[in-house]
This record gives sequence, structure tokens and C-alpha cells, in this order.
Amino acid sequence: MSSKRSQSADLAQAGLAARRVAVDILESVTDRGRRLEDVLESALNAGAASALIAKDRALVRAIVGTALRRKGQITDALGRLMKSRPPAKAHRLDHILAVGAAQILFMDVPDHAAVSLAVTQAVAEPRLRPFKNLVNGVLRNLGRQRDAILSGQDAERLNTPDWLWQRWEKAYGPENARRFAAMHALEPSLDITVRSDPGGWAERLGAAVLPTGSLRLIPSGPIDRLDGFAEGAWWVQDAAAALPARLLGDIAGKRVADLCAAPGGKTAQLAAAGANVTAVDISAARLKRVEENLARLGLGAEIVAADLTDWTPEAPFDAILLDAPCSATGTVRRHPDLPWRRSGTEIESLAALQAEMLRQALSWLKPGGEIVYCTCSLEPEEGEAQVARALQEMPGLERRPIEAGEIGGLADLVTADGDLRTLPCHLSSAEARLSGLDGFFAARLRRP
Ligand SMILES: C[S@@+](CC[C@H](N)C(=O)[O-])C[C@H]1O[C@@H](n2cnc3c(N)ncnc32)[C@H](O)[C@@H]1O
Repeated sequence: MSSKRSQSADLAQAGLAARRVAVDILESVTDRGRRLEDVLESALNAGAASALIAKDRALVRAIVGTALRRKGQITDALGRLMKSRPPAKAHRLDHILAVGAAQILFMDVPDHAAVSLAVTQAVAEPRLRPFKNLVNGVLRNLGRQRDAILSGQDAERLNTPDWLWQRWEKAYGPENARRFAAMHALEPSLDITVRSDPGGWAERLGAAVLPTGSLRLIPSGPIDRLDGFAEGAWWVQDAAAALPARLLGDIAGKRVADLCAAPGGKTAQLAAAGANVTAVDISAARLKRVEENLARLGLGAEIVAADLTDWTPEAPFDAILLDAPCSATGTVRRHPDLPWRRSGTEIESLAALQAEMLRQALSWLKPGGEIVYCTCSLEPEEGEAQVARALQEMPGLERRPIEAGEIGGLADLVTADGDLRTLPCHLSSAEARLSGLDGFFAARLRRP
């Protein structure tokens, strides 16, 4: 084989391997309910995928991300072109078609390449081989009818499962539900928190400095190769996630608990602010990441692996940050698999756990001490309702309202009660990919 021909055979092989890994990942996430971030890492480091170069790894991420962000539209589009569903034994066909459709409908990949790689995948699997003409026909038709199909779709509604849409319509109204869904279709920017000199780091990284002090950029390669990562000058943290720890104010020299601490973005903020931090989390594996992150950043904290519902500190704290486990529905921009792995049924039991944790945490504060309770959820049961209940339950407990000045002057992010409520459609910018914020709730309470 000439070297040119062997090069193009290598490229075709890599293209095929990337699509195969994308199909495997989609299968794990949507059929087995596994978390995308866990599956991505293990799939990209196993077997043939481990030989993929950075560009192909990025392609896998982009295909899977698009297939999940646009899952409703892709299912609708394929449904319009298929007379019947493939039999259950050929269920992998759904993922091969979804991977092909994601490229044809939404990505800058030539239709013929997407179709031929999907057909090659079907042919390679004995159970799917009988459907190779179906794959070919459906995906070719999709390319031909792309514009007509896309223009007839209600993208926001289709890409949001009913359980989430109904919750958001109820809590925020139909227009906001639509705004959130529009943001979820976009690959989010990378937000980072810097130890110091945001202006200098913004220049070095080509980032924007947000009003809240976080930096925002579109990275062009792996994050750990960016300037300043290895030397611990910054850490990855959504701009909304960076706000709750700041609400504890000047904590230098104080004894502060970071409850539900892993993977440690907020622990790093508290330690960088000079607090003596006790970081507690139930997951030893996730705490290992806290330790690694702190080591890279040259910061320290006492690390405690414990179930908070069964733990008592040796002495009360001056201040506490409780970032309770929650449905995480505010993070769909960064976790597009979440809506399709959950159904909302877990919210009731999570809310009960949050109530128990908040009650306990309040009892671990010194008199006059402050707690910031937060969740990365858009669901009022996990935010506003928790705080209302705590205020009712504990005589003398007071809300200390958040001032816009504490969060870069962004008054829209503060509720009438004085709590922080960030939404995916907040922080809009002329450049769509530089817009948006994770949905967070935070309230600051002072113990009598
Ligand atoms: C929202 S995450 C915390 C994120 C973290 N604060 C940060 O900023 O990086 C919630 C954490 O709660 C922990 N968790 C869940 N149930 C717990 C329990 N019963 N006791 C202690 N930690 C728990 C989980 O392991 C998870 O790390």
C-alpha cells in the first residue's frame, strides 16, 4: 500500500473507532443509566479507543454530547423516517442511528461519511447486519430531508423530557422553561476560579473575566495542558458554583466546615480564603479527588470520610458551607445525560435527606455562626422550601440576605427573599457559547 493510501486507511479506521466508542458510550448511558462523565473516561481509555489521538477523542465527546443534547429531536426525526422500530435484539441499532443522525443533523461531518461509517458498524455486528439497508436508507433520507425536518420541530420541548419540562413550567413558567432548554442545547464554556490576578490569567488564557470574578473561555485542547493548571493557579468551577463559598465573607483564620465537599471546588475556595477547613464527604473515592486537587493547588484541609447523617464534629464551627446532594437539575448544560437517566422520583427522598443534613449542620454552628446552604438544583423543594422549613423549625434562626454587591452586582440573581437563585439562561452574552450559568440555589442563615 502506498503511504498515502495507508494514511487514509488509518484515518478511516480512526473514524470508525471514534463512532464505535460513541455508540458504546450512548448505550451505557441511556440503556444502563451510567453517568456520562464516568463512562467517557473509562471508554476512552480502554481497548482500541486508547489509541485515538486528541482530535478523535474530542470528536467522540462532541458526537456523544450532541446525541444527548439533541436526543429528543434525533428520536423524533428518526421516527418520522422509520415505519417500525427495530426488534429488541437489535437495540444497538438505535445508538448507531443516533450517532449517525447527530452528525448529519447537527455536526460539520459530510453526510456520506456519517452514513457509510454507520453502515460499516451495522455490517460488523452479525445481529445488526440484516439491517444495513435500513441504516443506509434512513440516514440518507435524513440528509435529504434535514432542513424540512428541523424547521418543523419544537427543539426545546423535544429535547427536554416531560418530567423536567413540567417541573420547570410549574416553578418558572413556560417561557423560562424554554430558555433553560435553549441553553441546554449548547456546549458550555469552561469556567475557572483563579487563586489571584484574574486579569493577568484572563490575558494568558484568552479568557473573559465575568462580573463575579470567574474566568470564562472556550478551551482548544485538554484542560490539564492549559497554562497555569499544573502549577495550581486555578481550578475548574462553574461561575455559579463559585458563588456560595464567597457568601461566608471574611473567613480567614476561622474554623469552617465544608459539608458534602467532594470533588472539592468549594473546599479550595474556603482554604484559599485562609480558613481552617474541615471537608466532609461520604465518598472516599471522591475525597481522593479533593486531596489531589488541594495538593495541586498547594492548599490544605482536614479531610473526613463520613456519612453526615451519622457524624458529629469534635467542636462547633464558626461557619459552615453545606452543598447538599441533590437532583443536580441545574447542571444539565454540563451533564446532558442527566435528564435521560433520571425521572424526578428521587427528588422527594433527596429533599428529606437535605432537610436532615441542614438540621444537623445548624446544630454544629457556634452561636451567631453562619451557614450557607446550597444545591445545584432548579427544583424549589431542594432550595427555597428547605430554607423556609428551617426558618420555621428553629426559633431565632435568621436569614442574612445576599446583596448584589457580593456577587458582582448581578441583582437578577438575588430573589425577593434575599437568596441566590441562578438560572441556566442567566449571564447571557452576544456569543452564545459564552452565555449561561449552572442553576444554583444558596441561602445564608445565622444561628441564634
Ligand atoms: C453536590 S456534591 C458536592 C460538590 C462539592 N461541594 C464541590 O463543590 O465540589 C454532593 C456531595 O455529597 C456527598 N454526599 C452524599 N450523601 C452524603 C452523606 N450522607 N454524607 C456526606 N456526604 C454525602 C456526595 O458524595 C457528593 O460528593
